[in-house]
Amino acid sequence: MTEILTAAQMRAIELAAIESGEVTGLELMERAGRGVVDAIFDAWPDFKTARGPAPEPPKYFWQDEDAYKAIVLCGPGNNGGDGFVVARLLRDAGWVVEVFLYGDAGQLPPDAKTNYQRWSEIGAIRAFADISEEILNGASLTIDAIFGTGLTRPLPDEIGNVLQFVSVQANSRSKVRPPIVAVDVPSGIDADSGRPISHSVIENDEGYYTPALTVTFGAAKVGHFLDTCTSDYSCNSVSDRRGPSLVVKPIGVEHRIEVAAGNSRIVDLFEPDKARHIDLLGRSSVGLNLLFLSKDRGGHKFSHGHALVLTGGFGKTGAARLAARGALRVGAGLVTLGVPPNAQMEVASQIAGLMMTRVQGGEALAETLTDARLNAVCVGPGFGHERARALVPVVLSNKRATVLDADALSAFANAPEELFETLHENCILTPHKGEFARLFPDLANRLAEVPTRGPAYSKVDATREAAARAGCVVLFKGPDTVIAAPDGKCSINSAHYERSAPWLATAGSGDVLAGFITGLLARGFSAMDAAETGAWLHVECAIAFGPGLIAEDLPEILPKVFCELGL
Ligand SMILES: NC(=O)C1=CN([C@@H]2O[C@H](COP(=O)(O)OP(=O)(O)OC[C@H]3O[C@@H](n4cnc5c(N)ncnc54)[C@H](O)[C@@H]3O)[C@@H](O)[C@H]2O)[C@@H](O)CC1
Ligand SMILES: Nc1ncnc2c1ncn2[C@@H]1O[C@H](COP(=O)(O)OP(=O)(O)O)[C@@H](O)[C@H]1O
Ligand SMILES: [K+]
Repeated sequence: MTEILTAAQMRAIELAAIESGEVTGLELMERAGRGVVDAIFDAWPDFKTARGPAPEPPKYFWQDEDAYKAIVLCGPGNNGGDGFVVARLLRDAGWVVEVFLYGDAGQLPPDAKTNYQRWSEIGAIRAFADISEEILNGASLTIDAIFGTGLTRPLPDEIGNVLQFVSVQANSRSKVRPPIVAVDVPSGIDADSGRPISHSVIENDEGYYTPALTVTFGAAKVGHFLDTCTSDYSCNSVSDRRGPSLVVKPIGVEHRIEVAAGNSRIVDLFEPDKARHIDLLGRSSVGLNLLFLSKDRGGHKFSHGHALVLTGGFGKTGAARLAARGALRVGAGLVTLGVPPNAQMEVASQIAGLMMTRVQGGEALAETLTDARLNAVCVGPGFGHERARALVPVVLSNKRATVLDADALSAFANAPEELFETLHENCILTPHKGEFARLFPDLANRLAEVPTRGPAYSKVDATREAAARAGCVVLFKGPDTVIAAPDGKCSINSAHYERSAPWLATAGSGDVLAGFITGLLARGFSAMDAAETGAWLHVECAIAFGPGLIAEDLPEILPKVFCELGL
């Protein structure tokens, strides 16, 4: 897992590094600017072959029109300071650079002012009011260094209009489109929640302003993986095929991030109410207990657990069968489908490797659960509300490790408290957005409000509150799946940037996820570990399969994923 930081945490780390004397703010800014330029050249190698270092005027040996041109948009804080560094370094690399400043140069913070002055000695700085369509159109790149982690309020129209123009231009399929590179965070987006503080201004037909490349420093920010910060865009650039990229550039404070993350005594570096960490389940599986996915050589099927997946009635068993297949593939020793009599024929003809038992009502279920070897239960996929209202309490009173999905959640929309009272710490709720809103309407409403101030209420905040209220792990699905435990432990399973998995948006993929998690519970994973590992594997399966994925493919590609993990 990788540490991701809130804006307040990043500020505290940076401040501690400066106060200790190990680095100056100016040096950090230089490293940040250098990181942006390096990332640009990595993303677009052609840009690197500008025509050598800029010669001193007036002896240009190439015409300006042959050189690459960057528009650098600088804001009134240190993000703008980074922009001046980027402008200088691009110019050193032979680019023509036009710099625009929003705000009063006299009010810039000290390091930004120093870099403003350095740039002033070699280039012009104009006001945002001078930006025209013609200027923006002629660029190879637009650098957005307007606001970073310091954004606190809605964008002024002057900025919003420019961003709207460059984003519409970058999203347009019919024009020459200079890609946008965001310094640290796309301006207008809150670094903690990934949500736009200025909602209306930068909205356009094709979504929010999404840069081709975002370059951030030290560690990614939480908001990079949430909400609109991760929305897709189309751009006729190198990034076209691979979607938007996020690059984290080291600036020499990484050891502090590691120490702060790993040592609770240093946690007061972070704001007290933000002290709890958020982990990122990203491309690397570091930190996940994947070793436990191996099966010990001497084991037998019962030593890997026995999962019970309850199905709905006739014609409604497909979802539970998908979940059961997922549980089996992820390594549960045995998986039994609990089927009402009217669906027995349907299920019997369509399962291989799975077992079946008859479960009509609460009594039959209680009887089934007297078998202590059934150590994990999945309830909800294709289940029906009535059956859920009758059977969920029985499942929960038997205190098995339990995944509640789909109808097992929606059935309690009118009485969520009734459900919460019976949940226990070995439960996992796996709602998508609609199911989340049914169980936690107040939290969903808060999340739906347009934020007018930063830091904004985020999906991380909502999921943590939900887990605390429910008293169990909550896995809030989406491209930005957030998993939280009642004690505040939290992670984001990212399906973005190099890990994007849009083909997961297919009917039944959530059922397979519920099955993966149930299988892991059966194998003895704790609720949080099972949720994190299951969600991580789910995205890995989608990536391994690629386009054309349907839910049935997910369990079947799991052996390949396991194989690549070296199990
Ligand atoms: N934290 C770090 O480790 C580093 C930070 N650096 C840069 O510094 C940035 C943070 O700098 P700052 O804290 O100065 O913040 P910003 O540069 O993001 O912006 C803060 C300034 O903008 C104003 N402001 C905020 N929202 C506004 C709005 N909607 N309209 C008008 N004005 C608004 C604030 O009052 C303040 O003056 C980072 O994003 C990063 O780019 C880098 O220079 C080096 C390392
Ligand atoms: N665009 C996307 N990118 C990555 N994962 C996605 C995307 N859309 C949905 N998912 C994932 O796919 C699954 C869909 O689950 P769910 O909404 O319950 O669908 P269903 O009920 O059809 O199974 C969830 O795990 C969700 O996180
Ligand atoms: K920015």
